[in-house]
Amino acid sequence: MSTLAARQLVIDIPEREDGTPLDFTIQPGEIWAILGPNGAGKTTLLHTLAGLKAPRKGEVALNDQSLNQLRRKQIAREIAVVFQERQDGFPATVLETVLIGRHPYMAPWDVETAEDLELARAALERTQLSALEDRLVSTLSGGERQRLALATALCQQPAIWLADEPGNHLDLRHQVEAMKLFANEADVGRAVLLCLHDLNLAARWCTHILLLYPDGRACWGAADKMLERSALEKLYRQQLTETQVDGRRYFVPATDRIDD
Ligand SMILES: Nc1ncnc2c1ncn2[C@@H]1O[C@H](COP(=O)(O)OP(=O)(O)OP(=O)(O)O)[C@@H](O)[C@H]1O
Repeated sequence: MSTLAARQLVIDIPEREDGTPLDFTIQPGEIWAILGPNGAGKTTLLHTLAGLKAPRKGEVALNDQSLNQLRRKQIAREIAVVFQERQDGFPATVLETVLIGRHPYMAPWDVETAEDLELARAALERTQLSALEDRLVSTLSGGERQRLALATALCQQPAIWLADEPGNHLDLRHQVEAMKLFANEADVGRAVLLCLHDLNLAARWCTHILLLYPDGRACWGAADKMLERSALEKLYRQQLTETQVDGRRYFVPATDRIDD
């Protein structure tokens, strides 16, 4: 069980005012969504929380310890990052790729154990990729690659998930499967933070929401309080229609845009 905290954190976006210093803790069992328009800084925030990008001010703490004091391998045993885009390195199969998730637990010249293989195969099964384990990654479809990224993170057995647009390239069913995977992870005490463009996935699955504005202002809190139509309309500068299905709120874009 681990926590990840932003402490008076200002992310470093060139030529932008500091905005609102971010101060929150993601607890085990919580699923946070970062929502905001293109360019608001969602990816920059996710990379900063992962320790991959230095903040302008403040710090990120993993279990109350500043990320600056931790070695990358220690961080990688706790935090998995699913990137928005990825490039093929050298030619590798699906199984070889998912096994990369075990690297934080291995010494440089170690080979994977039978247990590592078992974890890798379980991750492939959970992302419906078992049949593709011998395929070269370069031959996969966009959605299959996205599921492979989720499988690799799963194989890492992280306490904290940071995933940037995890629904990218996924069809509707696989989007739901991915959100169920995060919900299962949260149920067993993992903490999850997702950058999302889909308000309805956030409304359906997330416990907490952080709204990030392009000028650096931000607010955050429990999902039911943050998902207010007027606040979301201001965030996206887009009119929304709110509806309810099975007692849950959903948002659909109306035809009008909110002009400056
Ligand atoms: N190296 C850089 N130099 C200048 N500006 C940068 C640099 N890196 C990022 N930015 C800018 O920082 C802002 C935030 O980018 P970021 O990718 O974090 O946004 P985002 O909210 O994830 O956007 P999207 O929804 O389009 O993925 C953007 O305006 C981007 O152009």
